[in-house]
Amino acid sequence: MAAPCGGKKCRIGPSILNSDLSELASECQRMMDSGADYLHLDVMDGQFVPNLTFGHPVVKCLRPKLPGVFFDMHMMVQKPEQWIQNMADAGANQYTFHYEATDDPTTCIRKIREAGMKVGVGIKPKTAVDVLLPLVDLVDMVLIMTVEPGFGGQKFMADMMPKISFLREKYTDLEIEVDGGVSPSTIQHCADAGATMIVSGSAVVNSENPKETITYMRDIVNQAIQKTPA
Ligand SMILES: O=C(CO)[C@H](O)[C@H](O)COP(=O)(O)O
Repeated sequence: MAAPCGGKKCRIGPSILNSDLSELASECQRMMDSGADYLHLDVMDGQFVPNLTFGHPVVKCLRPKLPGVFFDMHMMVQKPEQWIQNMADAGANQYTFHYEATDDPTTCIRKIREAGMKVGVGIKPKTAVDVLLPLVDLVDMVLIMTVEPGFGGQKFMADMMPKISFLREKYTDLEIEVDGGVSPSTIQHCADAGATMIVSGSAVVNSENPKETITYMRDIVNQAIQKTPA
């Protein structure tokens, strides 16, 4: 049984990484029309991860096409401090940086707040969850990666679930996001561990019925939340 989640509700944030990036705005809209709660936008710099996507100029173009949509920027970039103000100006709502990418996570958190965005901090699979403990009270969300960051469509690492359970036991109200290989066949692991924010890329984007896929995963997580003691 999952640990208590502070009465939270599950939110599903599709990752558009594996969608048709030449049609980015319409792919984002398709996800929202399919019932997504927010969008998880993957920014890659070719240094922190061996892949490139897009930066704040693209976010700035997306913003007016998707008014009111919550943009969770997954910043897979080295020195995440350098893009905070640009992303805020472009209309990002949350700036999720990687613990491994900065020498000074606390200052990074402060700068994100000062720029008016919510704060997320993530860890890669090989990083111990304990590093997050001094930061949890300073952030809005923690991200547990269940693949090595860089590419969509990878295999879900179920052995990351103890990191989520560990945090959930300690922090009832914490938003815990899970990202990488999350699909209808792996969602139960995330739900049982206590994740509340679910990133799913290829499983949703490539689904014949994305609305059904999103609803199915959200229901599984909400059922796990409801089963927990108040
Ligand atoms: O951060 C990511 C990769 O680094 C992506 O968000 C993630 O992998 C989503 O894609 P999929 O659900 O296909 O694994």
